[in-house]
Amino acid sequence: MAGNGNTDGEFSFSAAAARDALPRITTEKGAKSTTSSDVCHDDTASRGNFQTIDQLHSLQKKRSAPTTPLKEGGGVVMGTSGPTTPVSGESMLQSVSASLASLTRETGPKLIRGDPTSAAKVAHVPQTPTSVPAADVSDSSLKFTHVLHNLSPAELYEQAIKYEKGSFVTSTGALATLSGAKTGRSPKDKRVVKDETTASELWWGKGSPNIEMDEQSFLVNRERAVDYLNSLDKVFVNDQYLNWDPENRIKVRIVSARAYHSLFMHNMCIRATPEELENFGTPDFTIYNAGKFPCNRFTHYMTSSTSVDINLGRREMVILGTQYAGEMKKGLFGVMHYLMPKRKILSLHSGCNMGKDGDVALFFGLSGTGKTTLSTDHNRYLIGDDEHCWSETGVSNIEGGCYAKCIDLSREKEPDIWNAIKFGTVLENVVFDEHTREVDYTDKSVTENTRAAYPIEYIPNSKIPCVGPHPKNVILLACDAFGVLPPVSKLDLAQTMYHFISGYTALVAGTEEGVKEPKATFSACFGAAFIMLHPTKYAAMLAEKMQAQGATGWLVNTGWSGGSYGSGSRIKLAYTRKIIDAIHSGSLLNATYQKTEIFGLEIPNEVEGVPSEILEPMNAWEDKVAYKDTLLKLAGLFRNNFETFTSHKIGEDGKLTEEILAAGPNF
Ligand SMILES: Nc1ncnc2c1ncn2[C@@H]1O[C@H](COP(=O)(O)OP(=O)(O)O)[C@@H](O)[C@H]1O
Ligand SMILES: C=C(OP(=O)(O)O)C(=O)O
Ligand SMILES: [Ca+2]
Ligand SMILES: [Mn+2]
Repeated sequence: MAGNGNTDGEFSFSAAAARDALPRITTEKGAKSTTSSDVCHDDTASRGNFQTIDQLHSLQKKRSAPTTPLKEGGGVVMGTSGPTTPVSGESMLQSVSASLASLTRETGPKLIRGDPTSAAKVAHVPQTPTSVPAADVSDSSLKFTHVLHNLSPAELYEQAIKYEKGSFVTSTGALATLSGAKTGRSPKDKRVVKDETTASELWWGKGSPNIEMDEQSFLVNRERAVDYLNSLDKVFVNDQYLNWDPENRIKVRIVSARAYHSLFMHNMCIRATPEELENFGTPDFTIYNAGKFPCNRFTHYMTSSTSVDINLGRREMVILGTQYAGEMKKGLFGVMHYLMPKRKILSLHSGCNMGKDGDVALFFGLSGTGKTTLSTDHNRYLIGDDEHCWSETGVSNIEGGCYAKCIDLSREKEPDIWNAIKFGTVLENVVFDEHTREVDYTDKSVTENTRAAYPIEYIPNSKIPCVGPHPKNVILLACDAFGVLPPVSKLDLAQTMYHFISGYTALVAGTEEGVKEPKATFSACFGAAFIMLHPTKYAAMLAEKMQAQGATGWLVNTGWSGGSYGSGSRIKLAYTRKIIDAIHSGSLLNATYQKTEIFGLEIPNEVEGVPSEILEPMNAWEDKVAYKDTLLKLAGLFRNNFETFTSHKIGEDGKLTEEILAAGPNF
């Protein structure tokens, strides 16, 4: 409150105010504390228009833009008889009612805008006589479901904190949440509907992430999710966009049970302006996220209580039995991997940034290899950290936010990500001090996969709109826990394709359970879990685009050096950044190179700011015999993995295919 010395002249305490007398308040315009009279002025004149405490409270919340929810007087009921009160937002309720309609009963649910706890609003909802025959009347058709449509982050915070156990505000203002039993994705529980179209279009069988389900089983799961959502007092609905390329933008609707999920998608998808929302219309794709509500093991194709089901024909996705929010964003990514190639646009599991001079780099890599960390670069514009499209005109981010791993996050090493963890950011599964609410980023008690989801504009040098010209550098990231791949090598086109199709990394899982062997993972296109078509389809498009644009491929090992996990150590992030800097600046392109044995990789003799002795991995190993054994072991794993792809042609002529096969390890 204003005290002595307030020079605004609005309120001031009398300078003469003594301890034995209450300070006098003056509201005279321009009154100076030193010159104010000793008369106590009543402030009735400047008071707002309220006579009671309730009226005062009603003033606290200002009416917002037409599309903002939780508007007073929005008591519209949607159901069997349609809307009764024509107000703005009516078409939204109609549209959501259609989304949530049961496929086995005649009616859509009765929907009301707003929070069920604001009793007054519910009481004033006009009752609508139902036109459904008496036999069809059920308890579910009598109840209302409140729709919390595109709530703001502040409203979602309040919902989460009031109603979702495990929701807290951290010391920097982020919303800490728990994702429940699942703290990562469940790829084994992913199902894709196999119908006439998808049977021939998609990649099925060995190595494919697409495990089939039939339409009927999908509908059973869909109904299960819809019934669960309609049984709740309230559901959250997000209407948003995917893809910053305006010509290839996709409208998505996410229906979920938790404020945490709604805020997560608010951050991760592209946020619509009020005008866009007004004319949103029918979504192109809808997610029904029933979260903790499980699937039914008696349903055909179900092998656990979790199911993530994609139906491309119906343009729908159903989530049952997992609350891990990443399922939603990565599920939609899968959809883009189907829709975009149909339009001759390549979808990429990569980060992307751009230099001051407009040079664009892509960062491919499996989870935990550094896409988010390295694309977030203080000296470059961030286009996106995880999902992109490469079209005839250049690159575009699919998302509106970033999803950073935050285990061992430090302010010094990753200042931009650190500073993005503030009000509005969802912090998943982190541990914090119960009193100060300060997060301990080293704590793995809940999971190693702690995450922060924030809107991309929380990164100061993000490029909005998130689009850029054609890439100049294509960087393949591999976290090689065997420690035999060079920190950086320059690839020719065939090698780039070989490593893109292989999609290698070797993270060490469960480090807390003692020393474990590194485990090689091969995931085609550095994202097999999300691709829909055969990997060679994406690879052919990448080859064609890289060739046309003259882009250079690079392989960067963000993993171990001087030995495998256990004896060597992870390459310092600072060194990897120097390597990436040299790629961006063009200086590495002009360095002198030597070729490694077995993998035939071109490695530079020097990189500014990086000790030269680590550039050739063998030099960094003390035990040269162990190095050679490990190198051969990894080469064997690469060769075995690639066998599935040897019979597939890439591009028009078979020539590149042969070159790609020859670009693998030679021993
Ligand atoms: N040399 C390095 N290069 C990149 N990341 C590193 C390196 N050393 C350690 N890290 C850590 O590895 C993790 C990479 O994760 P992230 O960037 O989120 O991967 P992705 O986005 O590909 O899933 C981060 O926690 C980062 O701090
Ligand atoms: C969210 C994910 O992405 P990434 O680890 O690649 O950042 C994921 O794979 O679930
Ligand atoms: Ca990431
Ligand atoms: Mn990713």
